[in-house]
Amino acid sequence: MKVLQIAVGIIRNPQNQIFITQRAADAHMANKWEFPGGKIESGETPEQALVRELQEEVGITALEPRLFDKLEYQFPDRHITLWFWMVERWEGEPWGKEGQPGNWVELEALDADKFPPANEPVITKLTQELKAC
Ligand SMILES: Nc1nc2c([nH]c(=O)n2[C@@H]2O[C@H](COP(=O)(O)OP(=O)(O)OP(=O)(O)O)[C@@H](O)[C@H]2O)c(=O)[nH]1
Ligand SMILES: [Mg+2]
Repeated sequence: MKVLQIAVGIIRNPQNQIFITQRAADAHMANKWEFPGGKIESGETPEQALVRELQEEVGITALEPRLFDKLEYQFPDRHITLWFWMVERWEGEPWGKEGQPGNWVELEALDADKFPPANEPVITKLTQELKAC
C-alpha cells in the first residue's frame, strides 16, 4: 500500500476562476481534471512542495499560499493525504508546462465528477463558500 502526501494549489483569480489541468492518459486517475500539484518529497514542508510543484507543472511562483483544507483518502491501492492550498497571488501566468491541457473555469462550474473522488469535499466547500459571499 502506497502512502502519499500531496500538495496541490487552488489557483484563483479575482474573477473567481480556477486554473485546473488534466491528468495524462497513463497516470493514476487518468484523464481526470485536477488542481496542479504533486508529491511532497522528504525534507520538504507541504508549502515548499506546493511552490516547487506549481513551478514545475504550471510555471508560476505562488506567493503567500494559505492552507484551505487537508483531506485523507483511501484509494484501493494507496492512501493519500491532500494539502489544498489557496493561491490568490503569484508571479507568471499559469499554463500546461508539461504538455497537459489547462483551463480557467468558473468556480461555480467546477464539477466534482471530473476530479478524482478524493476532491469531492473540497469542491463542495469551495462552492459553498462562494454562495456564502
Ligand atoms: N495533483 C493532484 N493530485 C491529486 C488530486 N486529487 C487526487 O486524488 N490526486 C492524487 O494525488 C496523487 C498526486 O500525484 P501526482 O501524480 O500529481 O504526483 P506528482 O506530480 O508528484 O507526479 P509524479 O509521480 O509523476 O512525479 C495521485 O495519486 C493523484 O491521483 C488533485 O486535485 N491534484
Ligand atoms: Mg502532479
